Amino acid sequence: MTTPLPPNRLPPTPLSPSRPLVAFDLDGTLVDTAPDLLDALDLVLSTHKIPPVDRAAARNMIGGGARLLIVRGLKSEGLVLPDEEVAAMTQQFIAHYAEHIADSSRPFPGLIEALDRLEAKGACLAVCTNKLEHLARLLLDALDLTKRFSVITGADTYARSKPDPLPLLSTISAAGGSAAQAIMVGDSITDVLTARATGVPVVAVSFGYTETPPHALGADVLIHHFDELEKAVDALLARGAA
Ligand SMILES: O=C(O)COP(=O)(O)O
Ligand SMILES: [Mg+2]
Repeated sequence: MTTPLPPNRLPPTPLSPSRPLVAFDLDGTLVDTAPDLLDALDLVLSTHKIPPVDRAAARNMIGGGARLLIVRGLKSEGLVLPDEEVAAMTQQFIAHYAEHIADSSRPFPGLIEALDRLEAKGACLAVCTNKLEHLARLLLDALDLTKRFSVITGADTYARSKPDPLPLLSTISAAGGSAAQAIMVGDSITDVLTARATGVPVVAVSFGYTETPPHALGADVLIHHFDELEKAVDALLARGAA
């Protein structure tokens, strides 16, 4: 059974067979969002009289969406709270975070130039994140990045979120692309598993948020700066075409 695409994304115009699609994760990949996300986490924890989590450790808890960030933050304090309480905390988190979406969040160095180079070679760009879609759009709007991406999908856009293949497959299809000509770029094991489940090659960035060391994520290529992205994309497309 296929999940219907939201009406504003139909019908996709197929990309020409030679036009690749690069789908990016958002938090820890396109944008360094940790300061604003962790401020929101600290606020929610402090409301419950729980001390803030260590920033360096908490950075690596990002990537599974707001609820999971809170669950991981609580766990690091040795706490497991009932679902209803976590749900209320998640709502408080989202409300605060939406108000502070880009207070300190900034694109990682070299991103804009890397997107320019991919666009210049005819690539279609998309975002496939585990952020809620409206928060992803709010952030990309605030950083003037929305226009760069043909499709932006979040944790709640489809019935399931990453690492299920559905959001990436649907993102590719909504952009009119094909898995054979698509590449995922991400920072966490969630992104690598998503790409593997979807059958697309994956580039990992080493500057994002991950509990697994970046070199151990199992990505096809690991990059340390966006200056290296174009070469990585070229190599993976050439490998696919061989
Ligand atoms: O944890 C999140 O907010 C989502 O993160 P992602 O953009 O890395 O999928
Ligand atoms: Mg990420």
